[in-house]
Amino acid sequence: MLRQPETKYRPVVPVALPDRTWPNQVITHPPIWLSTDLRDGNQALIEPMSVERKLRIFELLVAIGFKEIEVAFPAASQTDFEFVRKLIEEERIPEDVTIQVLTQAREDLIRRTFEALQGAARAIVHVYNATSPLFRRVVFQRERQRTIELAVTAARLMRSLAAAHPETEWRFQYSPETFTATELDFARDICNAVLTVWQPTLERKAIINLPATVEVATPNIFADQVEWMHRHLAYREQVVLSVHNHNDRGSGIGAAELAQMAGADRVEGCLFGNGERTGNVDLVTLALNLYTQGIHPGLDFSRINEVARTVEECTQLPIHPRHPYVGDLVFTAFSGSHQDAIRKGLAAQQPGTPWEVPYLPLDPTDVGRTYESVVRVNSQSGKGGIAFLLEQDYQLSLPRRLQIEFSRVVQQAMDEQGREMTSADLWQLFEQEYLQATAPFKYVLHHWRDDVVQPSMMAAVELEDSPITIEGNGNGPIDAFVHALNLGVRVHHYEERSLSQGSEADAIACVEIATDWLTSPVHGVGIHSSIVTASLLAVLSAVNRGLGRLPSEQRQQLLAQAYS
Ligand SMILES: CC(=O)SCCNC(=O)CCNC(=O)[C@H](O)C(C)(C)COP(=O)(O)OP(=O)(O)OC[C@H]1O[C@@H](n2cnc3c(N)ncnc32)[C@H](O)[C@@H]1OP(=O)(O)O
Ligand SMILES: CC(C)C(=O)C(=O)O
Repeated sequence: MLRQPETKYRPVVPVALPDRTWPNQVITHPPIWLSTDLRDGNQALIEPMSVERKLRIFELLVAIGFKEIEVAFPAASQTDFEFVRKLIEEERIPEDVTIQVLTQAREDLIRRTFEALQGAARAIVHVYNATSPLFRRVVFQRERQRTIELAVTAARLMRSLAAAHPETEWRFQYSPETFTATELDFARDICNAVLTVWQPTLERKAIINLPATVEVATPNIFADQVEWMHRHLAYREQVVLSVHNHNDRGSGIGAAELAQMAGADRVEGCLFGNGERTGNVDLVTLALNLYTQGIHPGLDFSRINEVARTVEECTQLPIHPRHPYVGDLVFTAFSGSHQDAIRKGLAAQQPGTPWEVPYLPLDPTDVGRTYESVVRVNSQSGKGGIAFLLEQDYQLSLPRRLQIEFSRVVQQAMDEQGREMTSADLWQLFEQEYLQATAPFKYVLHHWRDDVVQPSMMAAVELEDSPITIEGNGNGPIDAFVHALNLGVRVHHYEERSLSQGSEADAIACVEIATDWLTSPVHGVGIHSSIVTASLLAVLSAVNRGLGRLPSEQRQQLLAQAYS
């Protein structure tokens, strides 16, 4: 990179529009949408789409709800020409959908374009020529007047070819390509000259499309340019003012949104931002940005994943996992505090009330995504995420302090393995840590008697593989059992729940115990169809885990004292 980039690059000159009004506007309704997936999107592919692929995208766009679809540059290739013919001849265009096609302002290409459209019920013919000083000088070698003549000649030809085919309901669109780099007074003059030829009416409006062919400035400058044109265009009432943003600086979305505030009625773009270079503006993001403001965009992305997979297959371009609203990871939180807040937010969210879930601007289910992917656990995660996955997939709702303890176990495993943990991995680790903590004590059977003055517990257990029988009294089975164990165990906390799925057993018991020989409390878990058995298993799980923390000598001494 240069140390002094100013020697090579010039800043964009801001528009003199001190009385600009767009900053005070609020978008209250969707624009007219024009999908150019089959034209600008297609021309930017490594391998342009075949007729079959184009047809799949066309049908997808119709199903989503697009009413204006730019389907081809028919004079560019036989595939594009044939595709337009196929749509018309096979009557594949629904009555409420209008196809649009693009042509350069060249006589042969315009004639071929009209040929492609013969027999169409409705069509928008879109003509363009670049208007910026650089293009006038370098590409066309035409000064201002001759550039206007090029556009006007094309506009006249379009008018006469359309007149020769009154069976089609024609609409015309003009784009001063490279608009963002064009002097505004010249952009106005050339658009007005074209409009004068077309003589638009309220019934048959013309479309003036202002392209950010290359995005060269911040979105506010584009908005100023659009507002300036909105104020200075002739026939404004009879014109649909359209914008066509590219994303070279990464601000295509913002620019298209500000442009609507500045007077644009229509937005051209592609699904997921396909298109030349960095892409056209992403219509899915624009639409869902509106939706999350409570405005229905008129486009249906209820099954966004299906849309994404079809687009990926047809364009052969992958969608980034962090792409707004659709990426595989956009409804996923890995980090602990995010997971915790999402879990609490989802639990607090009441049906029919405004959506208020932290970190999730959109309810994933509205676009056909599930909560499954919302929380994923890796080394950045905390207890909230772990608890969320176990609750969601195993109906395992753990007491808070057990969550904290288990999250340390998970963290340690994660540090060792260095990879993401699925809910199945977590369940396996949970089983291993708590349910398979069966040494030195292993439960065999028990007999609980509470029909006597002093209720009693007799239990058969294996201690280091040797069967022993223990007995104790207490005011409940757990109390009696810990007395029988004779290890000075105090039960700090006990919880039992029923488990409906994810396990063959139907009751889970969780205990937290403390003893004089442990420096901190320890948890245990038991699962069994009998709640009493589950609770005894939980106590043994906690005791075994606690004993596991001791040096073996101390452990042996303790057991010898208790069972000598
Ligand atoms: C910003 C955009 O996305 S605009 C759309 C761009 N899309 C495409 O270009 C995809 C389809 N294009 C094509 O297949 C081809 O370019 C064709 C078939 C249209 C034309 O091909 P060719 O006749 O070989 O011309 P080529 O593409 O090289 O275009 C250059 C010529 O067209 C002229 N030209 C370019 N754009 C325009 C225009 N909008 N109006 C009039 N003339 C134009 C140039 O001045 C140049 O003329 P010259 O040969 O006299 O110097
Ligand atoms: C033809 C025009 C609208 C275009 O694609 C562009 O300028 O990017």
